[in-house]
Amino acid sequence: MRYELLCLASASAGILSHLLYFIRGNKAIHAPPWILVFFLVAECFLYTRSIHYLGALQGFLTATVISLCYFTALFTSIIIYRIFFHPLRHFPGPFFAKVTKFYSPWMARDGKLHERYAEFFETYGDIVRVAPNELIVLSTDAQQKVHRASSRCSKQDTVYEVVHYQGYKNLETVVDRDEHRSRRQVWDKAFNTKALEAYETYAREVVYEWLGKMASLQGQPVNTSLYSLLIPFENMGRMGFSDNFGSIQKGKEDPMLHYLEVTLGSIGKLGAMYWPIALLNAIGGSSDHVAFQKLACKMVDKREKIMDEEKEDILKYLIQDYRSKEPKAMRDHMMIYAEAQALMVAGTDTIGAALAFAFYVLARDPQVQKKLYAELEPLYGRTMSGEFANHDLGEAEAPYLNAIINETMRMYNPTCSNGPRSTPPEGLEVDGVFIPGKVDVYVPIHAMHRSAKFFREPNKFIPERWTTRPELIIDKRAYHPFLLGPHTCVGRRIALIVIRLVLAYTTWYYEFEFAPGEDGVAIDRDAVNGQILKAGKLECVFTQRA
Ligand code: HEM
Repeated sequence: MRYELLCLASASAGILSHLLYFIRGNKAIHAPPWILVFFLVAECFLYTRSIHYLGALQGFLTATVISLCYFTALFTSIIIYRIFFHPLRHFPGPFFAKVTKFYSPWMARDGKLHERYAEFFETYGDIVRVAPNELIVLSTDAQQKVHRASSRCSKQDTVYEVVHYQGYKNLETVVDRDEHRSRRQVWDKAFNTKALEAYETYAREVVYEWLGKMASLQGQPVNTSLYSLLIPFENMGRMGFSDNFGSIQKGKEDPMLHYLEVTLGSIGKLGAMYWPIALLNAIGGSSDHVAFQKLACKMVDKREKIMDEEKEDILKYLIQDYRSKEPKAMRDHMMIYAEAQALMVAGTDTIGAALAFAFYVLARDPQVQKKLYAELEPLYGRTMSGEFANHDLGEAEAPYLNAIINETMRMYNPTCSNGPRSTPPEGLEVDGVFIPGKVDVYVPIHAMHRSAKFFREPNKFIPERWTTRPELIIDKRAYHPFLLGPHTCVGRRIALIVIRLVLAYTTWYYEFEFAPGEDGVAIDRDAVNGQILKAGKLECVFTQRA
């Protein structure tokens, strides 16, 4: 066949493969490796065929041009379809976001994807197309319809498909509803009343380590963002694995925290573009990710060796289920490894971000500290002599403390651009607007929390909006720091226990302020959203109360 005809046939094949294959369903995981294999095979085939007639160099060039015709036609067809014919074509959004998912890593490049989403709502309205098949929605109606228990939206065909440990999913990434339900039962059991009492004791133990550290650093600048991370890390060691890392005493990041940050950061930087994650998994993962997985597995192995039923921790419940005659969920030992990784990821950085920003809002305003101290006075020693108890720090007993926590998590939510859900095949109606089926939808927490649609003066820290000034909240349903529905945060209660105790004890024993030279700008400016928000640096000086 003549050269021109071959090019034409190749281009036609490109268009046909789009219309017959790529256009149907989500091909984000399988298509890239296929395209690569196809290219190499086609190139080799054409090359061996043309080398005979044209010689090595000319044969190679001819083969390349013919195969490029295929890809140029394929991608041109995809782009034209996405702009003019895609079911989401009428939704507004940045032009390049409609054309290619490669726009997502660009949006997420500086770790400010959550802020960019909030800006998009200002520019484009309440529903914005942020990728060829993705929408972000600013609406309490969407929040309910996407996340509530009866929702037909699912995690299938989304980024969750590629997050696993050697093929084993964890509670958060499992996409099958029934599988999720049975795992959730095991996890929920790990947060029963008796277990929570034990976890509170661990949390208090960690608080005392933190108080001890502060006593040794009196008058010196303390890297408060770092310690805000070490506190939940230590807590997770005890509550998750009955282990003690000693990181607060050392005063520096444990390697585990480093691996955690790099692993999460690289996913965050991709802006939920997930075929590179699938590809990386297929070739064994990045060295940091593998190191993180190994450490988490080692912690499981260590816990299993000393399997002590008396010791309350989350692993105890997962292992118990695995060792039972008829496991509810943990049918394979690998599942425990996968869950242990989820535990480290979900339970450390989240509390870390909440604490860092809580210290920030307290340190910058002595009046807030003073008011909190006054509230704490009658609560100190109320149930336990010489101690604070979570029981006495609830919303009814300590409204101002909880208002500070709520307001901090409203403004600086740790999971600020939470995960997507795929709409059911029949589509979904949100605020009277029809969203087609099989579309990835996000209801981004940060943008919801900072929207003037739901909160008056949304960018101002006003804890009183949760107490004496309720008029500053237009729609309370928009506040969902732990999400809602079947995937609501399983660690919500322990997260609140840790945050309450840390803030109560610290404020009780110490007055704190920005360290000399600290202007309080970096914590927010340099905060990076790598799936979970990581606060920028903040240095404070802590002075023991007289
Ligand atoms: C301030 C602290 C925390 C915040 C703001 C937070 C927030 C969230 C959010 C928003 C989700 C839903 C994510 C999604 O599906 O898009 C979630 C899920 C989850 N969280 Fe948390 N979390 C916190 C602390 C914790 C802690 C301490 C643990 C562990 C003990 C934990 C374990 C989990 C797990 C395992 C899930 C998956 C639940 C499921 O899919 O059923 N979280 N969290």
